[in-house]
Amino acid sequence: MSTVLVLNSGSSSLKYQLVDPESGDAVAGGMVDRIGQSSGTVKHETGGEKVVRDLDVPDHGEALRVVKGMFDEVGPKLADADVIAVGHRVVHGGEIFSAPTLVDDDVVAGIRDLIPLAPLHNPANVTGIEVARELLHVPHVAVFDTAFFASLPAAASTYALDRKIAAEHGVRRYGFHGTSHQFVSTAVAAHPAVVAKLAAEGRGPETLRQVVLHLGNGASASAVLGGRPVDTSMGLTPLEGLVMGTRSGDVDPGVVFHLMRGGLSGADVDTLLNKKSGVLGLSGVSDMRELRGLVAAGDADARLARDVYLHRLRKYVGAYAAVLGGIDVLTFTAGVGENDYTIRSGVVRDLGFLGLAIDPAANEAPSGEARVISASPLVEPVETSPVGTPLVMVVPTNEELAIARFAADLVAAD
Ligand SMILES: Nc1ncnc2c1ncn2[C@@H]1O[C@H](COP(=O)(O)OP(=O)(O)O)[C@@H](O)[C@H]1O
Ligand SMILES: CC(=O)OP(=O)(O)O
Ligand SMILES: [Mg+2]
Repeated sequence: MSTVLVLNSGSSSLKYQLVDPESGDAVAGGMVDRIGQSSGTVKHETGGEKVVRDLDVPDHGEALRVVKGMFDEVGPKLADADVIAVGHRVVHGGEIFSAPTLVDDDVVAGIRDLIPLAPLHNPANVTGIEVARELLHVPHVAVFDTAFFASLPAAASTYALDRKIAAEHGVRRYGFHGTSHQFVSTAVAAHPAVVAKLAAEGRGPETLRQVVLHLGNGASASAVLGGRPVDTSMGLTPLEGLVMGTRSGDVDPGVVFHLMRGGLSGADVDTLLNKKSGVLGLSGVSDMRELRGLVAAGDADARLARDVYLHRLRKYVGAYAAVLGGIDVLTFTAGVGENDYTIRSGVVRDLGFLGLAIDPAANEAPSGEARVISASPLVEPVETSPVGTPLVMVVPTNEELAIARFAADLVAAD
């Protein structure tokens, strides 16, 4: 069995998984948390065994050494795991990288050059790649969050700014979570219920209109037509669009200048919008499970946070229905999308005019599988409904598996 080690370096965490790209099984995995803070932890899991340790991890280089140590000590030993490649999640590929790329010194330099576009994410990605190349002498592959959206139509990727200044500074909509949006929209298109729907309507897969909602700590929406992205909610950076755990999503750009005139520095506003806003800013908690608890306990701030979160989501679904000329499948994925049925029903409520409706029993049944949760057609037969009868689905994302497969394919083709 060959494996790929997948590394996902966040601003203060390092998630990793050792994946068999053929079967899709995760052989081992874990996370180093609170990197650069005084009380870090490492969690390592393999074959049902879970080891958790507290330790100080000053930077991402040290985090990788800790991970290598966990494999050596707890297993499986990387030397015995037939690791054919290391796959790195890289958040920003700018306009240079639009596909998974075999890493060499020039590629590392290219990712470093993009730091001004992704100051929160790319520095950790560069360190992760540099240290991993020292520790593991196998091909390294960079898989970019932006790659799937590199082909967005110009009308969707262009901000209405002075063209020269925008071009000079690389200002455009790049889009993020692309590996997830691609993985999930591909799985949706292959799902038997979707294949049957298109067949019943006498349509080809190139006409399939999907909206995918990736709702994790970071959250983004995409509109996908026939497998190609036509719009997405994140922009130049992963700050635009939906309300997130700690990020504001869309705000009037005038807010930035207003706050700066009021005495906040540029760095203060950056921190405010990225780290102190969103669900956290409104309610005091960023985790959706905690928010749900507060709402149930009658907390008014939490209730408003939830209303703002859902309102924004409904707006994006409506906007993307307009972009696509209707919706065939609305899909929920990532931590919140896969697990929180109250968020799913909250989004779909009031979207009956698009033909969207949820079956409560299907929605509330716990499952880790890709599944349909929509109610039976509101209008029958399907042909008489002006926008068809869309499906609502839950599809677990698996960015690690997607990255492992990209890396294995690239190594095999080399
Ligand atoms: N059972 C659950 N019910 C509600 N929310 C959940 C559940 N499990 C995870 N979440 C939420 O998912 C979010 C994290 O999603 P995830 O996709 O893991 O994020 P990321 O990859 O961006 O760190 C958190 O807000 C967490 O509260
Ligand atoms: C790009 C991005 O927002 O990633 P994450 O959701 O992992 O923070
Ligand atoms: Mg994620």
